[in-house]
Amino acid sequence: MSESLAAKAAALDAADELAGARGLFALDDAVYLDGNSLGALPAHVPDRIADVVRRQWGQLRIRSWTEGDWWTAPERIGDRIAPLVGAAPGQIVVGDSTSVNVFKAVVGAVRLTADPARTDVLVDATTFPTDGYIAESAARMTGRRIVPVAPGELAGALGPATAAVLLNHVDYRSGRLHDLPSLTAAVHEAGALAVWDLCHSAGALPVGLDAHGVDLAVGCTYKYLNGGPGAPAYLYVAHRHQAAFDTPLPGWTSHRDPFAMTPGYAAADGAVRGRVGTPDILSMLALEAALDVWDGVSVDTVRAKSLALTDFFLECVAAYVPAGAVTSLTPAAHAERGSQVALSCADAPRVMDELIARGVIGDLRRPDVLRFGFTPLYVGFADAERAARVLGEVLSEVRAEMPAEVAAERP
Ligand SMILES: Cc1ncc(COP(=O)(O)O)c(C=O)c1O
Ligand SMILES: Nc1c(O)cccc1C(=O)C[C@H](N)C(=O)O
Repeated sequence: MSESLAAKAAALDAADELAGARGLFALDDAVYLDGNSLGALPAHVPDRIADVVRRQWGQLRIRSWTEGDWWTAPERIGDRIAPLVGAAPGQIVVGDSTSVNVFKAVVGAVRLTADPARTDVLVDATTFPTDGYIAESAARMTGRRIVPVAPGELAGALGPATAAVLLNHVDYRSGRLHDLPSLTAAVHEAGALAVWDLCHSAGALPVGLDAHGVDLAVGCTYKYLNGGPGAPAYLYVAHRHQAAFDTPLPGWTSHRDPFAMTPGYAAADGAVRGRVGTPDILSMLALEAALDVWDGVSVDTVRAKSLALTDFFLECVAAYVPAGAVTSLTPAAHAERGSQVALSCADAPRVMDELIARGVIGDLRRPDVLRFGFTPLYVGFADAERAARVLGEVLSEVRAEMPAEVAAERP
């Protein structure tokens, strides 16, 4: 271990104003760098869920829909997420998966543009696959076509035929942060609507949905928002679009008067229009409880720590990992970096298995990407130092077993 890096980690941890938040989570001795896939469990959630199951469901039963405020949970919890992504209240509704919300948002965006000459839906060519699959179907159903575009080439691809653009704020594989303000402005300049997927940015960095005039957005809650496995996702529809938002999934809970149970559909006003069916209360109330860890926490502080953590991790990787053994896919520039570091290397599946066996939990994206997610609420600088040190040990061992010519030619 390098004394100087370990000492630096200790000093950074001592000065970390978020250090106390780690105690809010159920964690063990492992270094958990997979919060960009599944956030850790906030320690108070099990008791809250036990109350939901035992008292609200077990004793109050049907009365919980009203007395327990179950019915309004989707929009109430949406308003808890809103400040974390820079949205005023009344624009976010929680429910369904991200995939389903991508469908609502893309079809909704095309219907909002309502111009048959706008034939194209542009989609981030590097997107997490579900967004691409769903957008393709949404385009087909609305008589549009999909045009895959790398976010860096978006400006040249926009034009009078563009109806809507679906982009990821942070790339799931590389950790690259895309410039939401300027890309949204470019989309608007072309007369189209911008739909953003915030899965890898919400809870890790400021998003500024309202400030940057985003039209629609979706995101999951099981990563940096720590809502739990399969926690419901959310849909943002900007106030100015809500009256005309024509959801492709007009389920009864988005009706103006659901309990009138009329055959004709009349859409509710506001964010509620994004609802579909009965909310999944157990997951939803686990998420609501999990959001308590954000009380008094500023997203700007989280962002500052996230950048310091990823900077420090990269510094430790440079010091501990044999030269040429890894290549960072994550931009060095802060303005282009999310909250994860992605490193490509030879024998990546084996390297990640070894890291996990030694208590450093990241994940693998085939064929050769090691992903390390940094959740500032519970990851510290000593964690970053240990992760890089163990990575260096593993890579030294793996490379020692490789034929010399393979080790030399493979990054
Ligand atoms: C960018 C992005 N979009 C969507 C998803 C997943 O969507 P869903 O919640 O529907 O599984 C993920 C991760 O699983 C993701 O990283
Ligand atoms: N949602 C996931 C799941 O149900 C199982 C395993 C992983 C996931 C993920 O979230 C993957 C993640 N979106 C990614 O960035 O690759």
